[in-house]
Amino acid sequence: MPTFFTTIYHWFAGLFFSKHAEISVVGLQASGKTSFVNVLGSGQWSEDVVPTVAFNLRRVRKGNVTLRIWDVAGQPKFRSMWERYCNGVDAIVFVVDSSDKEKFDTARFELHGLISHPHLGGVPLLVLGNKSDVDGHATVEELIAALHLTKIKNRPVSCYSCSMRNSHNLDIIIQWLSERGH
Ligand SMILES: Nc1nc2c(ncn2[C@@H]2O[C@H](COP(=O)(O)OP(=O)(O)OP(=O)(O)O)[C@@H](O)[C@H]2O)c(=O)[nH]1
Ligand SMILES: [Mg+2]
Repeated sequence: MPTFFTTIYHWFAGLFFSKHAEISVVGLQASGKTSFVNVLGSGQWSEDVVPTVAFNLRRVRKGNVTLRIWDVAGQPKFRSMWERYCNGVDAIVFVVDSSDKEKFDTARFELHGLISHPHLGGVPLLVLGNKSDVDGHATVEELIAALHLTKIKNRPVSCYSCSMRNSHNLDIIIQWLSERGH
């Protein structure tokens, strides 16, 4: 059981050593952005997630890093908002439904359109191939090829396969996000 002094110590340590990162989560509708933010924030997985209207802002603490996460809607009418919510962030997370290969061309078009904005140059990009629990999902190599990720030269790019349903690769994603803290 923590003593009074260890509690005070952790409180002080949190004050002086805490870091912050601002993250924007974008991607086509139903790729699993809100599920990702929910699982990250509270470990809560649900089949029934309401499609996001506009955006949600969520604050998530991981270790000594506080993440301010913009979960932006993915339906076509909301995609023009992505650029605004990516402005000034420490990282962009682009979520793809890796089991829905018919949407890869649209995902590539939207991703490259977004990162072509000059003021977003240099912002680290994390591409998540979500729904790896679904049979026939694309591998990381297939996603890298389909989304032309090797053509992106003006920023660090990472790509992981993951599943919000079974938390596959959640630990390395949290690690990646925490490293954006400053
Ligand atoms: N099988 C499986 N289903 C998932 C996974 N992640 C999300 N889903 C499901 O996919 C559907 C859409 O998830 P959301 O999190 O609402 O997707 P979104 O990207 O936020 O969608 P918008 O808000 O409309 O842009 C929901 O039915 C989720 O339960 C996953 O890892 N595996
Ligand atoms: Mg959503």
